[in-house]
Amino acid sequence: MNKRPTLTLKSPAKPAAPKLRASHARDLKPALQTSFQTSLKPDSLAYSLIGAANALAQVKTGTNLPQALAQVWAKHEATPQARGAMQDIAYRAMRLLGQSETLVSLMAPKAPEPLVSALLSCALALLAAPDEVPPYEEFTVVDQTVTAAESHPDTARAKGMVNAVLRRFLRERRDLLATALLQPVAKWNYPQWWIDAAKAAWPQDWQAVLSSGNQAPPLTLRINSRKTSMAQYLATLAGAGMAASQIGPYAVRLDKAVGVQLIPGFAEGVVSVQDAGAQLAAPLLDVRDGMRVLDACAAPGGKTCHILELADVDVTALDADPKRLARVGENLERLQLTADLKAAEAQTAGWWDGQPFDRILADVPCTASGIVRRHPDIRWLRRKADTLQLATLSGKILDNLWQMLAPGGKLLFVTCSLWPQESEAQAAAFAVRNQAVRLDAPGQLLPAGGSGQDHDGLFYALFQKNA
Ligand SMILES: C[S@@+](CC[C@H](N)C(=O)[O-])C[C@H]1O[C@@H](n2cnc3c(N)ncnc32)[C@H](O)[C@@H]1O
Repeated sequence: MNKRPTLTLKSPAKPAAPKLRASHARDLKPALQTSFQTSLKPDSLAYSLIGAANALAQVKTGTNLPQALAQVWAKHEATPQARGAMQDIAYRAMRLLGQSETLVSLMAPKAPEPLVSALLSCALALLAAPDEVPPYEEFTVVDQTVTAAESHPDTARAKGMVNAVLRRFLRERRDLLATALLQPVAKWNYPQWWIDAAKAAWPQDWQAVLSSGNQAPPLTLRINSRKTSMAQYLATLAGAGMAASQIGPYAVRLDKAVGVQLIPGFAEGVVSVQDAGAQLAAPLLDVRDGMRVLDACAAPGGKTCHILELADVDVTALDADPKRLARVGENLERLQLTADLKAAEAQTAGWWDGQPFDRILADVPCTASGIVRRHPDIRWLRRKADTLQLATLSGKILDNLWQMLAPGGKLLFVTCSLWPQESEAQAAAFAVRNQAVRLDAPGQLLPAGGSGQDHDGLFYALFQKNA
């Protein structure tokens, strides 16, 4: 007879004292000291490095990079030049964060404090910059990073370590990089879950998709067809000595990015800044004069304005975030266009007057995984579970908006996601739930950069309601 296994319970031994990891003290540290007064010169690289590192450290605690930079700029009353330098360093650091953090883990004796880690990541991003001409001399970067470390209460004690790590990187760069790049997170500069998700979704294209998200984005303009033509505007740019090429019916890509104040006709509403892929939305909606159109997740209003440039329509622009909605107002004003702005959630109906819409644009909230070249912080801010959470919300938004569509009307579903759960799977399930007729639309556009095509990763599905 088989003996049944028995479970013997030992009397519990006195638990050994848990081993503390080397960096345990970090949990006990007070929050980042952002209000310190620096004696660094505002035009020095050290000043820009400590500012960028501050922003980076805030991203690591969940703040998005534009907001983190804005806070740093406001606290230190940074000059426009220092703002530009901090922004450049912080964006570079985000694009190389996986590599830099892996390098630090190979060189530092213990996990550095958050601001020290961020400062090292900023410096390593400059030292390992992929540019043909490095942005700064190596010696200057090391010297200024040590000066920056010295200047801040949270990093001063680590000054010697910062110096040692950066000098070692310069001495042993080849071997250190070869070892670091064996780690996928260091090679691709995305969290592991993101790399796995890209492989699963796009088995043939995942490497190209990840690489394109690490490129600096182009500056693409949308010409306002109410005010100019493509030929006219290209001539204006040529006259201003700005090299550019047409990459879509309304899309012009500048060879060299400039601030908006230097773009001919921007202030007068002749052009707007908008990715070429995002410029497909308004033409796909097929708007005609007199229609009632709802832009359900409108801010900052790129697509709202394009719709109004194409036809004389009555647009309701809705957004859940009143602050972001204010930006729709600013953009409309610059372009001398009007829409009815409403701050409300698109999965609710309290704001609706009951009059059906002929066209609905549902550019729903999503993980934004398709626009990481513009927002390199997104990959470090998102969690794997966000995809399901956002897909659940956008499913509710789509079902609610469908009730507001007139018979024969069209609804355009858009995401800037690369994940099928938020895009194709959502579109397919929506069509079944609502017996929606699916019309021709591009579906998933993977991000592309090159001479002919240049756009973010977007998804388009177009539906029609039976008349
Ligand atoms: C992808 S962005 C829209 C971009 C915009 N269509 C454009 O082209 O400029 C998504 C927008 O949805 C808004 N949003 C998030 N949740 C929402 C909700 N429940 N209802 C309405 N808008 C929402 C966000 O504030 C954000 O502005």
